[in-house]
Amino acid sequence: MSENLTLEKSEPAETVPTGEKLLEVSGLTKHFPIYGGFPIKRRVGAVQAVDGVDLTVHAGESFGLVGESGCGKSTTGRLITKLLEPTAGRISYRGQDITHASRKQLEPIRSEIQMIFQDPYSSLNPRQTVGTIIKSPMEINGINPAGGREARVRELLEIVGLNPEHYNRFPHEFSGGQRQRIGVARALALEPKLIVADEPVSALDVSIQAQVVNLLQDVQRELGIAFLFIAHDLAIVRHFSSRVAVMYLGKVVEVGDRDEIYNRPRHPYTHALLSAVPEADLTEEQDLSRERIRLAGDVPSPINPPSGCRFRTRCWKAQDVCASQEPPLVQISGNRSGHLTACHFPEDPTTEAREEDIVLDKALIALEEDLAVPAPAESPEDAKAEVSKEAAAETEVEVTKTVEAEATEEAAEAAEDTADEAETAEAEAAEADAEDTADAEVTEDATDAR
Ligand SMILES: Nc1ncnc2c1ncn2[C@@H]1O[C@H](COP(=O)(O)OP(=O)(O)OP(=O)(O)O)[C@@H](O)[C@H]1O
Repeated sequence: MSENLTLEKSEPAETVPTGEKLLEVSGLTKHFPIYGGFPIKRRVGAVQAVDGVDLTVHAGESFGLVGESGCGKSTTGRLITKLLEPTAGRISYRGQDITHASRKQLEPIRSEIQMIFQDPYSSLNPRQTVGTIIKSPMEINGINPAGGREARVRELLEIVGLNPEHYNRFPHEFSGGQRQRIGVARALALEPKLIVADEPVSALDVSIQAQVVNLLQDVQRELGIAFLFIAHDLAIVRHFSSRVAVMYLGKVVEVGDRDEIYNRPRHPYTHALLSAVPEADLTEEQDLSRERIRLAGDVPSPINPPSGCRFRTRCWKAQDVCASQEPPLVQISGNRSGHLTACHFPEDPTTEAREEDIVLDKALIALEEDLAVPAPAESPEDAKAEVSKEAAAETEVEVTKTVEAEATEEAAEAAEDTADEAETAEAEAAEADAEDTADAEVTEDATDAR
């Protein structure tokens, strides 16, 4: 998406955050239990979604949390906003321990921590008007702004770039980008001090993403709200956040201010993530010399993560010690103040190009090796067994195809039934999308002109 972003110019990152410590998280852990067995279900394991995360967000700061899908970013966000109960660790908000705070104990600070969700389609109640959606946090928290709640809602709609006259409209009458603006207005209704934004633009059309990021940035700067900005897109985090933490398989592997992380990454995983980010302003020559690391293969299962360093199974520098000792997240030699890295064999503090590509996919290497070695001659028995295996596989494929064909027929019938209903809703959404896209083009033109 990065190539299509038309983001407003970002200001230089603050090296040392100046605000008070708003949120302090230490050793934060969430293990989701897995139950199995019959007839009596027992706990047979756990998904180690978040495992000992430490991070600090200062007042008014924008802090980015990045990593591949499944590394525990959303779970961290949900733990901080108290939508989930942690298995271990400590969450402190403005010096107050809220790790296991009850509903009643949380009441005074509930309004100060808000969340913006990834999917603007499912996060808004389709049966409520925009006015009701934005007003309800004020009602629940007994907040009565001067001038009344309705006036405040209209004001908020204006702040997020929506027409206050749309107060009585329903979510389906808005495009994705507009719905996310409604989500932002709802989060702002309680004048929060900290907003956890969980992938707030990844579900949006590319042409709309930049507008919503710019809106969030304006909100962050003008209203002085701290953000924990969760994303897998490093280009957006770079633009939005002054400090960044990189997560891998439930752990923070590197944290530091934006320029340190992007210009002097030390953890091999950060290098790999950055090598996948397209840079809009690179010349062709620079682009060719740029480091390319193909981080192939999937993140290992969080049910049984690798011992020691969790990245070692995909790391080109891994040695025996990486399997036996977990590297601590510390300021290693060569790092500036506040730049912490968890690695036994960190990269040099430079992002210069490597000599060759690094392929981390062991399965691919094994396949290439297999192809290079000529296959041993088959005995007649083996050949027969192979033929019957193939025949069995073919029968299985046939069965699957028949089931698939039946399922497709059924799906087609169902689709016909719903098509009429969907057509009306789609036409309305398309109209709204067209409005948004037009806005995006105007922004791009304006930027070009500048
Ligand atoms: N309620 C749950 N029960 C069991 N496992 C869960 C639950 N919620 C999340 N997980 C698992 O925890 C791990 C981390 O999930 P999480 O959603 O936090 O990752 P993420 O980095 O936000 O990924 P994504 O960007 O895809 O949402 C994943 O393996 C996920 O399957």
